[in-house]
Amino acid sequence: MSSRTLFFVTSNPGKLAEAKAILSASGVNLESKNVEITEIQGTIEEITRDKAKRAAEQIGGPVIVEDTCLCFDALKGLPGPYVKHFLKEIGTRGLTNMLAAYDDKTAQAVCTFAYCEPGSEPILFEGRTKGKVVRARGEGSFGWDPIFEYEGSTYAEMDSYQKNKISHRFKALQKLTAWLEEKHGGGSGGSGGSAPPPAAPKPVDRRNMGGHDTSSDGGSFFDGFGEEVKSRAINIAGDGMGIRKAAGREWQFDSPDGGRGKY
Ligand SMILES: O=c1nc[nH]c2c1ncn2[C@H]1C[C@H](O)[C@@H](COP(=O)(O)OP(=O)(O)OP(=O)(O)O)O1
Ligand SMILES: [Mg+2]
Repeated sequence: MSSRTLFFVTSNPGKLAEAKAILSASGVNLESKNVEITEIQGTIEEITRDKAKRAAEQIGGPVIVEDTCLCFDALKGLPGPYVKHFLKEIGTRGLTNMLAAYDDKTAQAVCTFAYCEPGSEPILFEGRTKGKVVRARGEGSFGWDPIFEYEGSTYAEMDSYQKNKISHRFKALQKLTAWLEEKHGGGSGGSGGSAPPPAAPKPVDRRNMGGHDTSSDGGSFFDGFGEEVKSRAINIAGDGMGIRKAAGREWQFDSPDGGRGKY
């Protein structure tokens, strides 16, 4: 079965690795382009729409992009789409401390994918997972995974299989694949086959996500990102986490608040 190929424009290899794992069972194949698109200020939807239009123009063809938010209920949804900047400046410890004055520690992880063809309006698919913000726990994670707890475990304490079954990203991609199925009647780009929603992502060893694509073509995960990124060993979270060393296929990092992890 040939599969439908989508072009995912993102500067974040963690997002790409998760999306690939989630979509692996759906007949959707992701190609990637490591471009950091200028992001405006605004609502989640406004930011994602604008990002998608810029990406489609830049690539000159249909693309998907996504924007990820971490919304604290006590702070009326902040930091929301600006979490990247907060994480960079104050780390996961700082983010947890922002809620010290509030009893309500609940938060929502929100992922908004957009499909966009040049010159057309983007179509959005939102996934939302409700949890709470805790002191950092768990290793082998990216971004704010160590401080986002869902049903007793932080994202960082889950293996990729567990996270990809309940995550904001999984829920958004379920909607995207259902829409593709409806639009094209299959996952094959018109040449047969079908793309069932990504109901059962296969287990992936998250320690390998940064350095190696476990897909059958045997290519490197970083192939889509080019030499420059491979050699810089990309900042997995994109957020001031210094990559300490690359041991084989494992990327290790020190986070700004002293935490350590592998990716
Ligand atoms: O599942 C996740 N678990 C923990 N942290 C996460 C996750 N997903 C994104 N993140 C982080 C990355 C960035 O600090 C911020 C989103 O910012 P956001 O602009 O959407 O991502 P980005 O700039 O790294 O990549 P992109 O080039 O696709 O915009 O939250
Ligand atoms: Mg971004």
